Amino acid sequence: MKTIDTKTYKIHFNLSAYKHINNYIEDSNPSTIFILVDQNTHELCLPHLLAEISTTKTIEIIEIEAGEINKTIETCVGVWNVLSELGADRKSLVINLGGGVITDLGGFVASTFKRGIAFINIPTTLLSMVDASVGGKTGVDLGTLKNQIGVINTPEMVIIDSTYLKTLAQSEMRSGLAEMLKHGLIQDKLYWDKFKDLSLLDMDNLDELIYESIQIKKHVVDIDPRENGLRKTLNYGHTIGHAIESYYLSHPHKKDLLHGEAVAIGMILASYISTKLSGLSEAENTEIKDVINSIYDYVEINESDYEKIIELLKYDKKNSHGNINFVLLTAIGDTKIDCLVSNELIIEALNYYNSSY
Ligand SMILES: O=C(O)C(=O)C[C@@H](O)[C@H](O)[C@H](O)COP(=O)(O)O
Repeated sequence: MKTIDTKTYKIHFNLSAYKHINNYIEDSNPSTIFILVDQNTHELCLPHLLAEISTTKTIEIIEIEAGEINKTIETCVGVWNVLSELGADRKSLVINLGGGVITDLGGFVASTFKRGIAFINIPTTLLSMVDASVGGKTGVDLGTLKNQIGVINTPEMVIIDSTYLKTLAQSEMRSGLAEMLKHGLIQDKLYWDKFKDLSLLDMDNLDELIYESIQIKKHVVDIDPRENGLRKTLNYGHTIGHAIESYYLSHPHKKDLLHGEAVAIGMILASYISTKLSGLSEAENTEIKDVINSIYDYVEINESDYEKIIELLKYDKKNSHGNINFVLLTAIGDTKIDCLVSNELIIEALNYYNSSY
């Protein structure tokens, strides 16, 4: 039985983890349990969870629409209203059962309802397991601008049960993989090396890879929970990645781009920029580009879109005093934060990405 102890809560792994929820419910005696789902996790994941939870307490199910486009304050208002109508009080418990949208939004809803009620995250996507559900970032998008509204607040516990991944689309698995690659790139070359040849990757070992990925994230967040320094490195590839993701969210006729797919492009761009500004070697840059390109489909970014994507960088949450602060690599496994990058170099990097296939 595996558990990771963060400074403020525990992350329990696999089927035996549910006993911790059951113990928690017995000890904390919540007035009502609310399980937040979307239509997918309602159908595919909730039956599994309900079979594992043993309680005589009332359980209410709240369903929201799936998809990043619904990670908005309007959806929160809907959930707050349902909580209120169903008589939720400060002793209620919210269990977030879903991907990053559910754990981000559900964590935010719980953290702000009546100034904060308890929540537990049960991530059902790879991305949410290795990244979104861990670390306490909760929140929603402002229109299509990523995660502009939110609070950092930790769950009571996180349950990682890879059984949920059996129903997950390959594109969603790839999306989560991007954050695992990122963890290797920013902290742990040996972990990155495991992904260098995907044909050698043992998917039977996925639980271990997830565990190691969460260990890396936990290590960073424990040192810098409020993102004053080291935690910024978890945003590697996200500065332009978020801008690209926002741009595609606001242009739904373009390709449907998942968060990890946008971050994968962002990591290629940031690595290229790292060769110019922070000493990443050409060889490591090529390695990063080749590994990422071997996993993700090429997404054409038109030259006519460059300016609008660059414009979106001004909403990045790492910005300060009018500066856009990039995270760059000095080598695989080592980073430099708060790097200023000219628009010309960003355009050069976008051209590099477009010609890299
Ligand atoms: O936990 C963090 O810190 C991260 O930056 C992890 C990111 O991978 C994650 O996508 C996060 O939700 C983005 O955070 P944001 O603060 O840039 O919105």
